[in-house]
Amino acid sequence: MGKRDISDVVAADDKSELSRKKSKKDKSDKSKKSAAIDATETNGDAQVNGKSVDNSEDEEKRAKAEKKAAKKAKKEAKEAKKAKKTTDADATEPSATVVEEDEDAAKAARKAARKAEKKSLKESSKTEESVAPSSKSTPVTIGSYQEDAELSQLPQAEIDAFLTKNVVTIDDPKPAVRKLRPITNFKYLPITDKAQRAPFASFTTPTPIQAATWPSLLSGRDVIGVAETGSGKTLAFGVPCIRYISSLPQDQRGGIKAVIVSPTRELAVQIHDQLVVLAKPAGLEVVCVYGGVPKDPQVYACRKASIVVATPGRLNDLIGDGSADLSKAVYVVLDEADRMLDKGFEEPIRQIISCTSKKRQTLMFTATWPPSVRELASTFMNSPVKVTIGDNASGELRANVRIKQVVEVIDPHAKEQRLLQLLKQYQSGKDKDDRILVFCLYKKEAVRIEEFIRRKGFRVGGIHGDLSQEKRSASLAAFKEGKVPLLVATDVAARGLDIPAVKVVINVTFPLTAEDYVHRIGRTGRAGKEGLAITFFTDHDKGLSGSLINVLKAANQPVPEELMKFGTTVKKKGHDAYGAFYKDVDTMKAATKITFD
Ligand SMILES: Nc1ncnc2c1ncn2[C@@H]1O[C@H](COP(=O)(O)OP(=O)(O)OP(=O)(O)O)[C@@H](O)[C@H]1O
Repeated sequence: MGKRDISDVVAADDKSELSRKKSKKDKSDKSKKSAAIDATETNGDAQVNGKSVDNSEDEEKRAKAEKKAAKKAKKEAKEAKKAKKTTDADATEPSATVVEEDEDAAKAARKAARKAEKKSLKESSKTEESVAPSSKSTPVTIGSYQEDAELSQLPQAEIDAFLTKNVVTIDDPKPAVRKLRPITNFKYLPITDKAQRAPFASFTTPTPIQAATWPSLLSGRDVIGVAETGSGKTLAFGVPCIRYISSLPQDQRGGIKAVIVSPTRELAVQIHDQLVVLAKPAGLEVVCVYGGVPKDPQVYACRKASIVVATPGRLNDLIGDGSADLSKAVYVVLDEADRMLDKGFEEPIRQIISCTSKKRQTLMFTATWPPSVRELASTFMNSPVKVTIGDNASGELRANVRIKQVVEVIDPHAKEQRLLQLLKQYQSGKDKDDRILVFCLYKKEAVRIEEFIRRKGFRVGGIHGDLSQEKRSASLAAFKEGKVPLLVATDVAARGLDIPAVKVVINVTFPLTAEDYVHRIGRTGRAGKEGLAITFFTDHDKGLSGSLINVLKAANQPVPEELMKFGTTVKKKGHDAYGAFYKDVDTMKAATKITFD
């Protein structure tokens, strides 16, 4: 019988596997019970090993050995009794020698029984080691990561329940002899320093993507992490990053050890800010490198930094002029990985990765993992462990299911009036400060919509590529702080941005791909909260109706009749409204039209 461990459950991405396990467990329970009955019936002294071993073969072996020991003891006692009887018949008075012989025989019988029992225990514990432990295990060590002893002692059922409840799939091309358990509680993290643990104080438990990726990351493996928008992927790659660098001896800490690449400046800043909270208590410096601002402060900061968070363009600039040396970078993360591997970014990413250490650990995190980028990803990685959260093992496109998605099929000319109605509905009276994020497809369209909204008396800001970085940052800050409750954006704000309490996302124009749609609406409903996304869909967008319908169906959202009329097939199609601006888009691919930095 093979090991029964996390890998079994992880591989169990279908119900039949789970039901097989259940019947295996039932059988084992039955066998345990019968072993106990056998042992008690044969010899009252014979005990079933108190350890709970969820393995029927084991139980059978043990019960057999116990039976054999009890039989042997009984036989020896019988012989001793017989010997006593013979002696009694020979002498009317029991001599001291006879009593002694009788006692010796009984003693021998007891000794034999004990010996046999010990042997059986030894055998069963040996089997327990080689056959996977189900209720208790010894901690596993891989590289410098040692699983927490308390985590190893958790009943397997608890681990199984976590993996099943959160629909965790771990696909490991190099499975270990005994799989590492997900880090289901912050206390199981191998971080002893109080200050370094402090950032977790505001959270109850690690999110599923954190729990499931940390063991592989802490043991040095390459990882692809796919989990819905707003599910805590930043800390998933951030915590092992800080842990790795801070555990290095002082004399090996010099230079840039980790590089995190992001598609937009705003996202790079956000990742930087989150990492600083983790890095500061560990005495590590993090620098943020992105375009549209002066280089010099970044060049200076790179000299002292252990971690660089960057957009590809500016990072390649700094590598080119010798300001950023990545030769010692062994921890490389592509956040929004599918976007980073997409056409616009592929070459700059290739250049960056080629400058990092050959011994690097490469990580890719994303909420959408289209087939078009998977092959390319594998060229940068070494036998990556793929962790997927959600009913999405094959990496199909999935929106966060806590977001209510409403699609309104409308006439393109009716968009502005409908937008106005929605703003009045969701941002009036006591709700006047609620945050609403409005997405447009093109910069000029964003400017027009922003002006339209402002004219109608709303407090509104804008963010798109035609604005200076200073203005982009100011708009985002005002929106985040709640000073300006409405933000009109292009897809520059679609990915990664973690803005607290965005109540509604309104898509005035549908994006170029269904992936972008999933990311856009993912700005609401974050960190376990509910959200609402309202999308205008017109005849011009009909090429994407099939992909959108799939996303709606997968998240159990209603599909309007009018949308069905546009067709359900996922196909390449031109964009009627934008003509030459619109490329033929394979709807399974991430956007190639919009480049951010
Ligand atoms: N363990 C946790 N418990 C509760 N909240 C958490 C936890 N870890 C992170 N968060 C919070 O969840 C929010 C979303 O996290 P994050 O921005 O990392 O999501 P993401 O998965 O990267 O999203 P996206 O796919 O949109 O980039 C953040 O506000 C973060 O502080």
